[in-house]
Amino acid sequence: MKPLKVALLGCGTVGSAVLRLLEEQSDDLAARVGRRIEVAGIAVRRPDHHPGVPAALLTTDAEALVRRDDVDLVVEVIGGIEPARTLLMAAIESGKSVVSANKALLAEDGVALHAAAAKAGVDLYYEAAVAGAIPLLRPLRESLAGDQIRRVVGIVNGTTNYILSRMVETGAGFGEALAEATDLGYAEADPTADVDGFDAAAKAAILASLAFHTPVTAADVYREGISAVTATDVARAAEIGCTVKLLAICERVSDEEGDSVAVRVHPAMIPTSHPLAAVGGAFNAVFVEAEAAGELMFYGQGAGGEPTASAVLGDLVAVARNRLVGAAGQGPSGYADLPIRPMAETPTQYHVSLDVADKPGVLAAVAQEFAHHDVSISTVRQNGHGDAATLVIVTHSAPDAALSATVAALREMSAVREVTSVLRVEGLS
Ligand SMILES: NC(=O)C1=CN([C@@H]2O[C@H](COP(=O)(O)OP(=O)(O)OC[C@H]3O[C@@H](n4cnc5c(N)ncnc54)[C@H](O)[C@@H]3O)[C@@H](O)[C@H]2O)C=CC1
Ligand SMILES: N[C@@H](CC=O)C(=O)O
Ligand code: NA
Repeated sequence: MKPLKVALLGCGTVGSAVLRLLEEQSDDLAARVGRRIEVAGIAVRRPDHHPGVPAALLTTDAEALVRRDDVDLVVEVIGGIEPARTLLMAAIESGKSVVSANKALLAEDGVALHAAAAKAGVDLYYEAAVAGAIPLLRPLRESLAGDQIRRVVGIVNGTTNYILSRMVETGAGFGEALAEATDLGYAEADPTADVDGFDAAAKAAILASLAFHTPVTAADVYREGISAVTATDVARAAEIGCTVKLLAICERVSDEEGDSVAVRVHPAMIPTSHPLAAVGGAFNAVFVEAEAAGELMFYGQGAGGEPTASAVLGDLVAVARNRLVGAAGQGPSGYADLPIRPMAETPTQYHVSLDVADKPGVLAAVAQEFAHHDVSISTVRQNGHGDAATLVIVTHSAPDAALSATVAALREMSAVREVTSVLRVEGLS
């Protein structure tokens, strides 16, 4: 029987792991698929940088490779928008099913790519694009397709979770921890995508699209990264029994104005008793809250060559099986077109720490500023006296715009020497 031929686009951290596992597990994969899977060619930028790879397989002409008649399936692990988009479109239009790990592209152009795949009758699978090895997209798209998902919240970026874990656990500096994450193969080619939250925002957009059956792009996601998280934030979090995590939060909001979707990525203090607080290193974890199913938690390795390659190969087996029966799997059902709720209107909770003058009336004046913005205070604590006096305030939930306006006003108060820490809080009752 003729083998199924795969074009591999990119041979970096993930691509080289995919290639290795394809070789090591070729007999098992053949048994599971019902046909051998062989690599037809590997598109790379610099053939001389891949000494262990058979030279005959290497090419710098990725587009010619995807269009070759003997290629049945395409695996894209180049990353970025272009040339990945052009290559995926070329593959789809020439009738080839595609497996990709490219969240940046799927979060920007997923609708067009899915439309092209549906038109061509081929598969577009990308389990590796969100939360690495963790089976998450297929459960959302298939297993939970009969339920109503209300909320998806999790840690979806391994690099920033690794950095925050190292800062909290060992006091490592930001730069040192980022260098380690890069060496371990967790970071994006440009690690600012991780640090500034772009990678998590792309993943959040993909999760929200699948969970709520509505198109959401990365541009719809409110985004803050971890570069502004300070040692003071980490210390203040510990004082109230919390730790700091970069969270992706996708919510379907139903109110008198109808249904909408709120999607945000930002650092937050979460209680150390919260299951997400225990997620360390490059691990990811995602909670899904569905009406009938209740709470589900998905946990595992969110980054790294081999874990990501596991998800790529799982997709490859699925699309290969579909190809052999002459069918394409069901794509996402994006039938709803829900508006995006602006971050300003999204209810959040803040932790604010202030250095203040320790004199009569200061606490009242600070409390007055919160009241003026219609923000209710949950707890207030004073640490120290005199020049060392610090006020630590945790609010109740309020529209994010009211909370940020309160902080801006506090910064202008003469009694407030410095606003030393401001972070949102999640999961604190
Ligand atoms: N590293 C990880 O832990 C994970 C990565 N991903 C995604 O997987 C994809 C690949 O990531 P990595 O392997 O980490 O990146 P990488 O930077 O290690 O590898 C990408 C490879 O593609 C090559 N390349 C770039 N442009 C090319 C072109 N025009 N033609 C041929 N080759 C080209 C680069 O030279 C490089 O070797 C990205 O979309 C990334 O977001 C997804 C989940 C986890
Ligand atoms: N850079 C990403 C890789 C996986 O998606 C991360 O750190 O999570
Ligand atoms: Na995954």
